[in-house]
Amino acid sequence: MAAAAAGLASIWRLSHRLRPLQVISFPVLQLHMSRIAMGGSQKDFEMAVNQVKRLKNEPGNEVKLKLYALYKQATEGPCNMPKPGMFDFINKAKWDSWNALGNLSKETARQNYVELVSNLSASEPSSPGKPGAGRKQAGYDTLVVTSEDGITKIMFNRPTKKNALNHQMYQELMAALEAAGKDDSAITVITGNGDYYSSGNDLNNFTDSLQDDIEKSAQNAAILLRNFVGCFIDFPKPLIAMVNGPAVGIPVTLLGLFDIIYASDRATFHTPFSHLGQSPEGCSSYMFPKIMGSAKAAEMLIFGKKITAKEACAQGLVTEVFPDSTFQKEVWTRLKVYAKLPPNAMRISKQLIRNMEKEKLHAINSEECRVLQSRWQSEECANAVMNFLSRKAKL
Ligand SMILES: CCCC/C=C/CC(=O)SCCNC(=O)CCNC(=O)[C@H](O)C(C)(C)COP(=O)(O)OP(=O)(O)OC[C@H]1O[C@@H](n2cnc3c(N)ncnc32)[C@H](O)[C@@H]1OP(=O)(O)O
Repeated sequence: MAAAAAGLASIWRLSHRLRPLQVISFPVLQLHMSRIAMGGSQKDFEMAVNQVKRLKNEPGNEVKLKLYALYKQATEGPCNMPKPGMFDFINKAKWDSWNALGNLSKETARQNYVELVSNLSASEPSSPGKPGAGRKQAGYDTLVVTSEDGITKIMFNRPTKKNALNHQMYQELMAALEAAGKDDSAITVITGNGDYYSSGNDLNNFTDSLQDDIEKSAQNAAILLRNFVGCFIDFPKPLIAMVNGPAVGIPVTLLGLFDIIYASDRATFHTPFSHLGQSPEGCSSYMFPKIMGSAKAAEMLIFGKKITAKEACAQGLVTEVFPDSTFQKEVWTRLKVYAKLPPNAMRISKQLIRNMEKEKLHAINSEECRVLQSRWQSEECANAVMNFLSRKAKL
């Protein structure tokens, strides 16, 4: 995990140790970006290097490696580093990427770098004036939170990353749940934007947050997770999951703490903890056996069996499955009717159902986090994460 501590995040930092940002007005920048799309002078290159630091969309490790390699080739020429050892995953990935450029000239590398940055800038979101933006609650980058018809909807909004939960998303979800618990809506709905409900914990969290002190990082992550799951245990109103597509990891385990789960028939439910060298969280070590029986829960939580929406419904994890083509229409129609029921009665009924076990659930949550804290420091976990980040393995 020492290699992970250095982190793929460091590719980013190492490749961009550069001069302070130049201030460029937007029209000048636009003009500039159309110019740099065509050329690759030293000045264009320097501006592109600065532009990279302003990108709002995280480009992903593959693109970061490409940027790193082109930057090194443009500034130093062909790869001149000794090849890192096979277990030095991060430096090996960087070396491979740079070395793959062979004898590409500095000038062509500069030009390719400029073009790549130009393409990345072109796909950045143009923030103001999007339709429907007026109803969006402010203050969230990784979520879209809206309130209407007595329903607060919290939507995971990192579709290009399959709605993986990065640190910011954990924080924003806690804030959104805190606010939804107190607002005047009757029910709260969580769903995902794009083809996935959510692919679970963002595995880059492991490299982004790890400083030199891995024990401290694991401890901080355990505190974050305990607080995060605690918000679901304590949520005071009916909480509904609209599982619009595949779900992996923590968004699945949390479902035991929801009151209703509606799923599209495209949804799948996957908790590959053993594959990742990890262990269950979200109170699933207690709720899943309780909901589906210990044998079915073991298949999911120990052996990582992926189940379909239909199977999840048969096992009691999902309330009802809808054809994907009518999922949104049917579910929202139904929820709008539910949201008109007397809100206090619904809240009190939910609390009657859940409160008896709250204390127990908090204890289970603490224990799961304690175990995970140690799992995150294991070699099994480090290898699984590095395999994903270095593109050697997906689920
Ligand atoms: C601090 C609290 C910790 C709580 C712990 C929770 C435990 C868990 O949640 S365990 C579950 C962790 N999740 C995974 O292991 C999923 C990893 N992702 C995948 O295996 C695949 O991405 C996929 C099967 C979900 C989808 O594969 P597909 O081929 O359709 O798409 P991709 O090209 O792989 O993904 C697009 C894009 O999204 C990035 N991405 C997807 N999932 C994650 C993730 N969990 N973490 C980080 N990044 C993820 C993927 O890298 C791609 O990014 P780029 O376009 O930049 O390459």
